[in-house]
Amino acid sequence: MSVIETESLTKRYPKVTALDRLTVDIGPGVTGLVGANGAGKSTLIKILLGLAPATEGTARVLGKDSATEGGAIRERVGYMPEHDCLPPDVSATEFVVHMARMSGLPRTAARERTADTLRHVGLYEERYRPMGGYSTGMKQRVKLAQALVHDPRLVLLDEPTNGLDPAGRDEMLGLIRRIHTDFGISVLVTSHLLGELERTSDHIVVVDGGRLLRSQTTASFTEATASLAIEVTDSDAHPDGTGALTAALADRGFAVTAGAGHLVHVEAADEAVYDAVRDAIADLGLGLIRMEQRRHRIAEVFQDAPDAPRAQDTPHALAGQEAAT
Ligand SMILES: Nc1ncnc2c1ncn2[C@@H]1O[C@H](COP(=O)(O)OP(=O)(O)OP(=O)(O)O)[C@@H](O)[C@H]1O
Repeated sequence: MSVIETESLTKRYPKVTALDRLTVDIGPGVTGLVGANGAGKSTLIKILLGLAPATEGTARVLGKDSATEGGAIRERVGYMPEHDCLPPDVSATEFVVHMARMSGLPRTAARERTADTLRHVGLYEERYRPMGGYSTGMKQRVKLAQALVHDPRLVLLDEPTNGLDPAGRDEMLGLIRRIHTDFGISVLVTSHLLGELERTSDHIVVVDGGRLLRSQTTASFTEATASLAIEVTDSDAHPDGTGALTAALADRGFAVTAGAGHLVHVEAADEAVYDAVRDAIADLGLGLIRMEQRRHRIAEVFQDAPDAPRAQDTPHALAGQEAAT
């Protein structure tokens, strides 16, 4: 069943087309929505929530039309906005209780759910202090808690790792994963960092300039291009065992590249490659130190793809490793 479905969704602002005929079908689980800054991610979220009208096309969330049933969608969906929007002079507890009450929870239930949710996101004693004194990581956790407090079926998280240091980012990504595994809530999480979503998401949607570039399972991004990493010993006959194996496999018609250290990477299109590696090593009289499957990182898949985002359109961040801005 679709959780989010868009059909030719287009949003034109006077000077820019933020979404350009975007058609995408997203099922349950954790979905990463990846795109460079300005790719249209926040615009999509606002349309899905019924907070901004589309220029053309349709969007359905949990089966409801975002153009006409925004209220019903917001009852069932949690939203974590990108920017800092927390009132500085109230505590996390007061704020999240207020948001729970706004979502229709009775007073006692709102208090109980707030305590549970703040504990879940890792806020303890601090939750009674005014939020103005919180670190970025704590603020992000409160924003996440208010998105979860009314027990939604889906949460839309806009750049939840923004401004976090690497450790904070890892913790946030772990929390996001658990939203689905512990509570069964589906998640759409946006990022301009392709690399960070591959561990967290079941499915990845990539947008560029408001258009859909890719939509597929995270596993299929990486599995289809799995390779073997092999390390061998040298021998008297072959003082450069790595070089000899590379040449022997290339002779047998395999795509071979040099990996880090003395690793040889071979594209593993099918199982025949295992036999070929075994035979090549035996023929050369080398020792096999290790042979392991190596999944490509999504960013590498993109570098090789003919329709990969062009470098000038795509801030280097899309390749995945830089600190969030
Ligand atoms: N209210 C608006 N009025 C005019 N242009 C807008 C408005 N909101 C967004 N845009 C433009 O639409 C494009 C897409 O913006 P959007 O915020 O959806 O991108 P994004 O992928 O979320 O990027 P970011 O991570 O930087 O927020 C950008 O060029 C942006 O400048």
